Amino acid sequence: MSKLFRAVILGPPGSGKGTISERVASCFGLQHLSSGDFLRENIAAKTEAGVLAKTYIEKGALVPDHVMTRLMLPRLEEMTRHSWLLDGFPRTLAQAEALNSACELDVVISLNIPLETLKERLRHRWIHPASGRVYNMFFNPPRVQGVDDISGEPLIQHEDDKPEALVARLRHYKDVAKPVIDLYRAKGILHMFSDTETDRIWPYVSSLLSAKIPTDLADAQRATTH
Ligand SMILES: Nc1ncnc2c1ncn2[C@H]1C[C@H](O)[C@@H](COP(=O)(O)OP(=O)(O)OP(=O)(O)O)O1
Ligand SMILES: Nc1nc2c(ncn2[C@@H]2O[C@H](COP(=O)(O)OP(=O)(O)O)[C@@H](O)[C@H]2O)c(=O)[nH]1
Repeated sequence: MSKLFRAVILGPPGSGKGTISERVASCFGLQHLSSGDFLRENIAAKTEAGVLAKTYIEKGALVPDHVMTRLMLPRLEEMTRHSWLLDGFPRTLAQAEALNSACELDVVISLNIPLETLKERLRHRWIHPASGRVYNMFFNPPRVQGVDDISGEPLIQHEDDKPEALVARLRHYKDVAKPVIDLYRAKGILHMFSDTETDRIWPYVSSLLSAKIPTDLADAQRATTH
């Protein structure tokens, strides 16, 4: 079997990681692994890590590195037959170093989006909590305002997407992410994309991945995804 392809997407909250990851999953067949979604699944299933993580997330804090790595690395080890794109992990240098010792990454995509754009997007982000589906009142609004397209259930706004919490959250992200970005830059696998619109970034991400992922692998991954 051909080598698996392993990628990470980095970027502050609201930078479009989830949106771009979904496009990568459907166009290239990579499995989208979101740390936030995985944490929510563990919380719902009341696993040991989920119960622990919940106490931090409820306070709006990051989950400690040893809890995150104990949760994420076994999940990645399970992926012996499928290429993946990791979204939300690693978030700190310690997490990046733990990931490094577990596997070799092919590509790191880093989204560099102006602060004002992030604030504007997150102010209008609405979520369907049960599925993690994300809407934006302008960019991708639900068919009926305030209601999830598929389940018909109400949408909510994250407390920490509200303007008061937002600026501190974005500043904190920047401090924690810088050494992670520097590490991947030094390894020569970092690809940085800067723009205010996902639709303008996407063609560049798509051509990067087309160049990096062998066609037979992309076809094989798509065949096992659908
Ligand atoms: N790698 C990680 N390290 C520590 N905590 C994490 C990590 N990933 C997720 N968390 C925690 C803190 C987050 O507030 C919570 C939900 O994650 P996530 O869904 O990625 O939402 P988020 O609002 O922080 O980011 P985003 O807006 O980029 O999706 O889980
Ligand atoms: N206006 C606008 N909104 C966008 C764009 N790209 C993504 N969004 C919205 O911005 C919010 C954050 O995007 P998301 O993919 O969740 O980012 P993440 O936090 O990095 O995973 C969501 O409500 C998206 O629908 C864009 O180019 N323009």
